[in-house]
Amino acid sequence: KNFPPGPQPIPIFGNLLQLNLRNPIKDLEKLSERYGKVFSIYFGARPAVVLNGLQAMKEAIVTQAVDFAGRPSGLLVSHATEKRGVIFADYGPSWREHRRFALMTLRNFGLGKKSMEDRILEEISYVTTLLERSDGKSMNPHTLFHKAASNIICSILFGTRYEYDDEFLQHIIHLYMDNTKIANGPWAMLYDTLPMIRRIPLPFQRVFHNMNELKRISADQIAQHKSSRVPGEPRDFIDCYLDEMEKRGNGGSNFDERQLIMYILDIHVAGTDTTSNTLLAAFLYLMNHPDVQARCQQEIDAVLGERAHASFEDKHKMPYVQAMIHEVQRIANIVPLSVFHRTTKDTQLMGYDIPKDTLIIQNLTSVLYEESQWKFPHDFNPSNFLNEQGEFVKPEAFMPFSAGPRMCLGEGLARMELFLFLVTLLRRFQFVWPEDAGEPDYTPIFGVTLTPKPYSMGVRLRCHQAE
Ligand code: HEM
Repeated sequence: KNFPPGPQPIPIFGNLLQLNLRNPIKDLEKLSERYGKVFSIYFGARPAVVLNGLQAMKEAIVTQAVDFAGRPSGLLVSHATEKRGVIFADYGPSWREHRRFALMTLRNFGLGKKSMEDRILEEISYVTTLLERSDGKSMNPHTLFHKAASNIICSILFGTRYEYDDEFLQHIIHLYMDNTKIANGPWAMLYDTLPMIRRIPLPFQRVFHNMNELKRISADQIAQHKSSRVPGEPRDFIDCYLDEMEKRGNGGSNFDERQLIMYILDIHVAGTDTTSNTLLAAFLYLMNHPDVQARCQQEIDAVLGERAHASFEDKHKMPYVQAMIHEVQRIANIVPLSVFHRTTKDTQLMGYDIPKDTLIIQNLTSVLYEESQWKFPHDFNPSNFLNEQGEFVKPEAFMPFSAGPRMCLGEGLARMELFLFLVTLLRRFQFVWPEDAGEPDYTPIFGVTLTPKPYSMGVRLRCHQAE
């Protein structure tokens, strides 16, 4: 009663057959036009409420934050993660303490002697060296950016980066990618909708197999850290966590090794595809908007002069580059439906009643492209983030990291990575769309994260910049 309206579900499948599971974004847009900013759909027998547009989004996840801050149970992802760590952890003390710990630790100087900025710049230097070898040629940046983003996370978690052809790095990337592929595909949807098939040996069982291997790798890393650490002198995230465990003692603390194992996997999975897909989208748009690329390069050259490298603080002097990066994030819409939420109690939203434990889907796409919120909602145009005086401004509808208490906890790290990568690479190279590449295809591959289709990138060393 008084539940948000939506299309009529059918037995067993709910509304599943009415959605294009390869990419439901357009269908959700049409349903919102028909049923309003807050509407319902059914995954099998499970009801879900979809939030569309800035007003509904803010009212739910910011104003009524606690009511909407849960995570769903009984899905493939919640079973695979056992609801430990932070991403799929229930709203409660353990989630809150773990989240606070990561926010503190990921701050620039939280990880011991080597700052976050140093770790990122170190990785960028390897990417630069590889790109220099492609001078005058074209290359596919897909795996390079993925490995670089993964390596930054390895450096933060384990204190080590790996060569790009290192077997360990390739192995963990393969495991994460395989799981992401299944979690994004129809097998996960069937697992979530039809509980009776869960024990059958279908491809979704691979997720649990891969998870066991990833947990074994994390446990190994923890064991190695325990034997080489100096308490109070952390080298990385694992050391910081072990220090925190010691500080808290054994008396009922929420911090333990099983949580740490899952936390390591959480940070890796959340921090890799997101960053590398945003970089891929950035270069796709920059190559095809050479005017935007040139204007960024002008600003970067003017601010950095002869300096050896950029620092994150330079962002304050680069309003146009800032606007370009935010515009890339807006148009690339990397996490289009956020991570699913759940209501923690019976609540109300925009006049509707929503019971406790209802699945909540944040259609972030509908905010990032909302026509009433943006000067140029459907074009790639950094002016969306510039005022009349050419100063950088961030509209409220910019929420690629979501908002409210569950908002992305890696935002600071992601923004630092994107800024340092883009500034360093645009300073050193010009990127050109190869003549034989045809028209660019901006339509991404749908998943929990949107991935730009593979493309080729022309690389030219710029000669007039400081060595
Ligand atoms: C461009 C890069 C990124 C984007 C667009 C992004 C976006 C998001 C979004 C939309 C959510 C869901 C928020 C919600 O449920 O309301 C999220 C959650 C999360 N992100 Fe990110 N993210 C990015 C990078 C990162 C990085 C680098 C890390 C690594 C530390 C990270 C760690 C997390 C974690 C741990 C959560 C779960 C937070 C919670 O449940 O409390 N993310 N992210």
